[in-house]
Amino acid sequence: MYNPIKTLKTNTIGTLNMLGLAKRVGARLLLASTSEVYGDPEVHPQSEDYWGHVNPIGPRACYDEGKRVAETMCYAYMKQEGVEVRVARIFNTFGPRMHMNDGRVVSNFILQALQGEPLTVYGSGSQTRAFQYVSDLVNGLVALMNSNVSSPVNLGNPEEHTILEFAQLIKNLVGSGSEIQFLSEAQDDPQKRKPDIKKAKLMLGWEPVVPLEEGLNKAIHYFRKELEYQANNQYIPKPKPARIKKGRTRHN
Ligand SMILES: O=C(O)[C@H]1O[C@H](OP(=O)(O)OP(=O)(O)OC[C@H]2O[C@@H](n3ccc(=O)[nH]c3=O)[C@H](O)[C@@H]2O)[C@H](O)[C@@H](O)[C@@H]1O
Repeated sequence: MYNPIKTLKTNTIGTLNMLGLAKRVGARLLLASTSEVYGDPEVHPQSEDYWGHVNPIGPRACYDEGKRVAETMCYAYMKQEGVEVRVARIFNTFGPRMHMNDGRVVSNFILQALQGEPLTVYGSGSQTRAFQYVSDLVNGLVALMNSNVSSPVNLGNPEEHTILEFAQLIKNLVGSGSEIQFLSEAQDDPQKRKPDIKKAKLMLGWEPVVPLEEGLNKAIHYFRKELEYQANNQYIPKPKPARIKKGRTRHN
C-alpha cells in the first residue's frame, strides 16, 4: 500500500461524503468493496455471510478495515436514511490498462516475464488466488446496479491457483526464459482466497465467462505494446528543417 493514511481517509471520509451526497440527491450508491474484508480467511471458499479474519493493526489494516467500515456506513445510511446501496465484494481482477507500477501480482509477473527479469514470488508461492478478467467484473457491476439486491455480493472468478502455478502459467504464455525468484513472505498475506459466487449466479444471473488464459493473453498483449511504446517514445527534440536557418547560429 503506497499511502496507508490516504487509503484510510479515502475509504472512510470519502465513502461518508459520497453517502451524504447520495442521500441529498436521492442517488443509488455502488460501493466497490473487496475480498480483503474476509482478511486471511478461515472459511474456504468465502461466501458473503462469512464475517472475516482481519488483523486490525497489521500492514493491510488501513485498506481492509477502511473497506469494512465503508460497508458498515453504507448499511447505516440505508437503514437510518433510506439511501439505496449496492455493495460489490470484488475479488482479484486484472486486464489491459492496469498501471505498469500497480505492484499487484498479474502486472508484476507479466512485466517481469516480458523483460526476461526474474518473477518475484513472495513466500513459498503456495498461497492461492482466483483471478477474474475485467470485462466480467464490469458486467457483474452493471447487473448488480440494475438489481434490487442491497446486501453484499461477491464478484470474482472461482478458478483457484497457487501463486507459483500462476508464475509458471504466465512464463509459458509469454514464452519467457525468466527464472522464478523466491522472496520473503508478505506479512498477513491471505493464504487462500476463492469466491463463492452462488449468490451472484442466483440473484444477478451473472457468472464469469472469460477463461483465465484468454484474459491473460489480452493483458500480455497490452503490456507488450506498452513496453514497445515506451521504448520508441523517448522524447528527443528534433528541429524541423524549415526552422533551421541557413548560415546563422542562434545564441540564446
Ligand atoms: O483484488 C483484490 O481482491 C485485492 O488484491 C490485492 O491483494 P492481493 O490479493 O494480495 O493481490 P496481489 O498484491 O496481486 O497479491 C496476490 C498474491 O501474489 C503475491 N505476489 C504479489 C506480487 C509479486 O510480485 N509476487 C507475489 O508473489 C502476494 O504475496 C499474494 O500472495 C490488493 O492489495 C487489494 O487492493 C485488492 O482488493
